[in-house]
Amino acid sequence: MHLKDTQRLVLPPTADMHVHLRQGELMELVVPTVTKGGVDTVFVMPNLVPPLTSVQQVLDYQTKLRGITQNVHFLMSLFLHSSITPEVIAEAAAAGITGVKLYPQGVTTNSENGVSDLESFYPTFAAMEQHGTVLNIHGEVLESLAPAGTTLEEAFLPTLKTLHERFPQLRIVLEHCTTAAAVEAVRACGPSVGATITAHHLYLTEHEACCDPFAFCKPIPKKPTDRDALVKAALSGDSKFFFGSDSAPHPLASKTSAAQGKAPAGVFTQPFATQLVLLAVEEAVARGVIGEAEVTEEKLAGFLSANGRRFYRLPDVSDSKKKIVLERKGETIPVSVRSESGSVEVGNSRVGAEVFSLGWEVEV
Ligand SMILES: O=C1C[C@@H](C(=O)O)NC(=O)N1
Repeated sequence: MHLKDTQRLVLPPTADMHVHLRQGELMELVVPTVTKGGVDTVFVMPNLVPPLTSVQQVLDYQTKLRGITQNVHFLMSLFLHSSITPEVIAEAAAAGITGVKLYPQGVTTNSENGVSDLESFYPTFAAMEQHGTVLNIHGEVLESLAPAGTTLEEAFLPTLKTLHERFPQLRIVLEHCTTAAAVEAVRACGPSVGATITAHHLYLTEHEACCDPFAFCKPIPKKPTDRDALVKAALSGDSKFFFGSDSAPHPLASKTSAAQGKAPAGVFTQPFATQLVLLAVEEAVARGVIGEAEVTEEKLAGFLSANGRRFYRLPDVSDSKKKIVLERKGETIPVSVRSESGSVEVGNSRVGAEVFSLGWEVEV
């Protein structure tokens, strides 16, 4: 497909398998942006304040999200914590909770209550394997634990292998993978292991992430060769790789007023989630990373929609009448998204970039 010259594209709704929808006013602002980015299904992260460590907390949060929109399917997760026993996993599975998110302690936003001793959770992982609960992993080690010259993600990959070998039927998602090594590690595992790839890791590198607070996130974007390996994995047709934006809104003021290097980690891409993936693919073609012929509607729909749904055992929507329509109308990404009262504002990624305009269509 000549994506660059394509004026109109019709795709199945995107499934975004890694989102941060936050709480309070920020949640009210962000949730309506999900469908603007072409998404009808999300996997919701539990790193709230306090983290979601009980089934009731997760269900109450889901009720709040559903109160804001009925047009999005919210898949929910628990925050892995010492209180998540095998009994809680049984309760969570019965309540329809999809996954449990493992944050190594201290690696990212609101992860102070995360995991420091992985083996102590083995009985919990065994219960998850039995109940079909997904383990979602933030795959990084603490800076102090990474050998010199190794990225925090690469230093985590042996742990992924160990967990997979020990629990071969446990479905594991290596979230927001950022390196060529992570892509290879996921490929080397059996079909129970998959990985999400964000939109922003398809276009950012360490060069931007070091110095622009709006490009600063965890895991930190890496080298151009890593970025290009992610684009290739996303467009490879391999169903292990699927879209998870890790869209992570923070109040604009916290990004701009913080001292350099101290801004909270997170890139906000939700309102342009699908559009930003398409833009990154178009740019990768222009760089010669992938050929025009490798970009097909089937592969785009696989990465953006079908692969994630298959991994999470959701219905196949490729023949559904609900579609997203992308058209080139000269739309550009605005500086921010703001609440009506102006009290909450979140800065967009790639301000000023020209993107497809997105609408929803029920095709007959
Ligand atoms: O893992 C994460 C968490 C997220 C957040 O802000 O919650 N921001 C990030 O950049 N990475």
